[in-house]
Amino acid sequence: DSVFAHIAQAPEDPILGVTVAYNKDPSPIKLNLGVGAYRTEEGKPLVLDVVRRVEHQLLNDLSRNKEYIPIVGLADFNKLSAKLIFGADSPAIQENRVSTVQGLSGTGSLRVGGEFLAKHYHQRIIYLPQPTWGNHTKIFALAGLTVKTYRYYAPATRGLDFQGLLEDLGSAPSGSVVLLHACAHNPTGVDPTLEQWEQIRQLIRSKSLLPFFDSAYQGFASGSLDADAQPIRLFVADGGELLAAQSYAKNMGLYGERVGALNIVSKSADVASRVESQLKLVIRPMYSSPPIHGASIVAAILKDRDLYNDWTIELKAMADRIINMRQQLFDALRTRGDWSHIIKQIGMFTFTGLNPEQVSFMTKEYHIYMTSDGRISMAGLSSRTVPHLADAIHSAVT
Ligand SMILES: Cc1ncc(COP(=O)(O)O)c(CN[C@@H](CCC(=O)O)C(=O)O)c1O
Repeated sequence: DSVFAHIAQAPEDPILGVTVAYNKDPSPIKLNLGVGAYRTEEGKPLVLDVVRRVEHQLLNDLSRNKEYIPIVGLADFNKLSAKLIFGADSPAIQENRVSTVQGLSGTGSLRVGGEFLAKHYHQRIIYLPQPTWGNHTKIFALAGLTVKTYRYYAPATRGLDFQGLLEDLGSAPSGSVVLLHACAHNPTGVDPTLEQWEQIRQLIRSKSLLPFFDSAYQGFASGSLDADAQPIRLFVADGGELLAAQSYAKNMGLYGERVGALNIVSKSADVASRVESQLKLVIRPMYSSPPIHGASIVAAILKDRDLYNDWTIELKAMADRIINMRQQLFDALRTRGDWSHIIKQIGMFTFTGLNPEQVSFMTKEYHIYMTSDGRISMAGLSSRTVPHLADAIHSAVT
């Protein structure tokens, strides 16, 4: 019999498995609020107009070929990606202290960062917020780091457990890596205020902790690319070191193209160039080099002022639609208890506070699909489906 006969059936992924279940449901009123992927008012995936225009140009450019790109990715993509997150006037960029490698979207960039730290950083403990994106734990554990958590979400207030966060990071072993969601925290939608970020920065620097930012939603939280990057820029401005993973899945709608970057800010240009040389040794045996197409689209948009402006307009429209869905859902639930967290939270997700039993009730009785932790992707909603969700939530909690 098979040499793999002993292999057990693996469970579906807690997030991506929701879509698998949704696809199997024949109900005409089914609603997928699971995966964090933008949908239009008509409930359809969106390819940005600026992306379509650039893609058309690229495909018509007969001088382009499909040769391997470097291990570190497209040079102009890397430069422009660092500029997008750190700002054109970033001191770290001016002083050549940023090592950037193109990654397989956010996930791949986080994994390369994790493997790099496991190989070259003295402290192999990484602190993840509690709760965090489910894949974080697996990415860093498989990279060889010891995963711990720091308090982040306060169920009682459905807001930030700031004291708990400060206590846990305050008692972390010196040098520990701290994973920070740059903006639009997944799954809670709860972000620190800029004042709280400053306190977090002071604590992290005073204990020589190493910040590792995960920026998967830049521009999606507030609608402004620069506003959403303020926390990261606060840290870079103090001259300290950090890692920052970027994803273009959501803010440029390039989900399946797998476009992202890993940036490491070091204390000197000399260190940065040695860091980049070692990043190549992590990437080469993992996937050798990243894909050319998506990164070419991003580079073409970021390097052209008009295309960049067109992108910011479409990005703000996506963020605004999500904010509008928050308001509509809040209005539909206003007379049915305190749901103010729906309009206080920010980004793609609302952390409703519904428990797994209530979630499965909503799936069974209303064909509404969401992750069992009570997270809903606001982008999956439309004005037409808000009443259906509001009714389902109301029935689930009464
Ligand atoms: C905080 C965070 N980091 C990284 C990623 C990775 O995204 P990439 O596609 O690799 O760039 C996600 C996507 N999380 C979404 C999308 C589905 C998933 O991958 O889980 C989510 O949580 O629904 C994320 O929420």
